[in-house]
Amino acid sequence: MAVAVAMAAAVFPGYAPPLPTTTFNITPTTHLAPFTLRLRVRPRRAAAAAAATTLREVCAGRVPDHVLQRAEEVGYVMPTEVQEQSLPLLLSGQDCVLHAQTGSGKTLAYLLSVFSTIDFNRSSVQALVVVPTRELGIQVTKVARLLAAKACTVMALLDGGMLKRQKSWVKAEPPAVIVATVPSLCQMVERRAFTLQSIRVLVIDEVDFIFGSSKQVSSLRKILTSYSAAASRQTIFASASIPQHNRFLHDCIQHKWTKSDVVHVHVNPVHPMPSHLCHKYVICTKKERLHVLLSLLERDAPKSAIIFVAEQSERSKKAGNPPSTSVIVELLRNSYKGSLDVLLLEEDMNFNARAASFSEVKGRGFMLVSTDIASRGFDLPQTSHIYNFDLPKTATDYLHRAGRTGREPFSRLECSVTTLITEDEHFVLQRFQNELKFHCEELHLESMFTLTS
Ligand SMILES: Nc1ncnc2c1ncn2[C@@H]1O[C@H](COP(=O)(O)OP(=O)(O)OP(=O)(O)O)[C@@H](O)[C@H]1O
Repeated sequence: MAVAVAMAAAVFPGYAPPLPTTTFNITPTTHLAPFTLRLRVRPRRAAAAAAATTLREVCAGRVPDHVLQRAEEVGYVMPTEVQEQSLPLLLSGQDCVLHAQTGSGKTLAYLLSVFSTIDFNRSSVQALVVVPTRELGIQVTKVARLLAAKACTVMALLDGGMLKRQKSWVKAEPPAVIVATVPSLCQMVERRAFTLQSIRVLVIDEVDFIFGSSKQVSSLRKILTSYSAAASRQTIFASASIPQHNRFLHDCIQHKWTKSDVVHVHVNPVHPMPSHLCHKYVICTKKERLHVLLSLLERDAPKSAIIFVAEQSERSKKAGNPPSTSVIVELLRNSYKGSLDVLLLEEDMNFNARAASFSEVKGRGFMLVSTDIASRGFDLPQTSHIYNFDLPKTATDYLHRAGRTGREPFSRLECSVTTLITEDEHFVLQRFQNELKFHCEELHLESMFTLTS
């Protein structure tokens, strides 16, 4: 190609090689049919422009200066890809579905939109962020408070919280921003602690997960359509996985969850899995798994790790078996020779124990043994290794578990995800690879034991 270009330039002075073509598949959210757009892009200029655009520039004139200052102090200086693509839309008040890889920075994108919309001098509930779990709620509240500093109040209404006390606080001094789980929020609205009529921004984080939960879906619909109206607010949905997203966008408009010009911001549509994760698997029998896990931990010496375990089945509970989570924690506490703290997190724990585990995890190097409760939204950037002690149920579950590592947007450090499977489960893992378009390399048991012995 280079030779051809040189020859053409010699024969035709002023000749410039054609620009490379980039193809965008556009799915309009209104009545137009999907179409393909081919654009010729000047790569060098585009890259230079991207490199020069700071978060401050992307948000200029829309996000209050004190919020941007706080963002910079925390270390948010350059926008991530999803922030660069979505912020111009979000900050113009557009309803958006943020659909981008795990760890890509969706939280900051929607929180900046929240802070660009609320009136810091008004004492009323103006923004609501709905999350699926208490732990994710604690995390989002923390980032929101960091950005708000003391300019407005951010309240967390989370399962297991002190709702009675919070009810009187909300009435006495309404917070500008509320971060809530669905049941707590509905309880407060139904007890008339506040109304959602005046909210100006509604964010639903991990939206596919909440819609997928039979317990929460009817309450979520009420939040979207009965307690407040799409026409009077900005609505933002976020997730790394939105299965059948065209159908979802159609439903958004049809059911009036959003306005009809909602935009789907889909970053990396072809590769939903972050590319810097290294995937491995080991085939072993169920009996060998504990031993294999221990060997892997000794061999990998993770900085911090999460070991994902399936929830205990009702049958196993009835048979009086201990849950695998406790068995693993006990094994690690007795036999693991590394210096990491071994912690447990699962649904059945009471909220105080869950809160204790979660706050301990934040500080030091840890080995967290958890069910899928930690697989959505958990942001522990020091996690270098993920172990699937049990194969996740679906490709989406695999994606979210894997996404608990490799969460530093501008770092390309390789982080690993290792899955323990039986011979029979091999085809399921293969299906996940095909669906999510990643490659998983086999680790042979013999080679592992030779290395560790
Ligand atoms: N502009 C930025 N500069 C530096 N770090 C950033 C920036 N934006 C976000 N981060 C950091 O990236 C990490 C991941 O961000 P975040 O939790 O928002 O990801 P996410 O897209 O919501 O992921 P998930 O889908 O897994 O919930 C966080 O540790 C966050 O502090």
